[in-house]
Amino acid sequence: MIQIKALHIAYESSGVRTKVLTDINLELAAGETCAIIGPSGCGKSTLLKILAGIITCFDGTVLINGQPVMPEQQTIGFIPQNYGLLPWKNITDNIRLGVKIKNKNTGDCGENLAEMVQLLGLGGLETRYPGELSGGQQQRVALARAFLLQPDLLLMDEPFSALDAMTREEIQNVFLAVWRKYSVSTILVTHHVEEAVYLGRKIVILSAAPGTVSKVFDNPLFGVEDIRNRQDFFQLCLELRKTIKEDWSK
Ligand SMILES: Nc1ncnc2c1ncn2[C@@H]1O[C@H](COP(=O)(O)OP(=O)(O)OP(=O)(O)O)[C@@H](O)[C@H]1O
Repeated sequence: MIQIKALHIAYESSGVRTKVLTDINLELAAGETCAIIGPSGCGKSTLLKILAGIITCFDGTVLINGQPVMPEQQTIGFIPQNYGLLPWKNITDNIRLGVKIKNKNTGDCGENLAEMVQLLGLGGLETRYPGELSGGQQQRVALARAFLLQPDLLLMDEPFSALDAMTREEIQNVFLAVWRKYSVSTILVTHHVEEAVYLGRKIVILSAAPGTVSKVFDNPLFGVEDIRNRQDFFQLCLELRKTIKEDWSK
């Protein structure tokens, strides 16, 4: 379970202190997905960096399975916007990099790695380098690396934003298929309402800066078969868009 209580953070730059997130309260049950939508600059990436243990200077409480964020003791997967692949390592080495760093071992993940390669449709690409892959394939590699870690928490910062619409849908399906298999607690930041409704069991709307939680929806359509072709999917997206417009224009 992920618990965020009374989280506040401000950045100081040139002697000026600017509030970025204020009084964030949020809970995510183990194995759930949560999509976060918020206007540019409201602190979404900052929130992910706090959950990843990259930013440690904040007020409030952030707990992963009852413990404060401690990346050495917990396993936290983080997929940045640019996928975070190392261009000089081939696909196999990129996929096992996370496990190698985490376990400080040789990263020999044997069967698990082979299974992940198959699950993510990367068979035949193992010896290529990231620069020899399409954006969608690179995203699959980033997902394979994150899921191979079997993290306590997976964080994704606008993971599919650089992909064209069709590839994005395809990778979203791949993500859900792998997520179903491993049930990893996942928080993703997105600017796309449809993506939030497709991938988030919980949908959180943050207000304009300083960001705070303005609404939390339990998504009734999460995981529903053929959701994208349903009338109620369009209806929910419309309602969310309306709520967001009203909220962000306050
Ligand atoms: N290291 C830093 N020092 C000072 N200010 C920062 C720092 N990092 C981010 N900020 C500021 O904090 C605010 C929130 O940034 P953040 O990247 O978390 O927003 P965001 O919601 O992810 O934005 P976007 O949707 O545009 O990616 C912004 O105004 C940004 O300029």
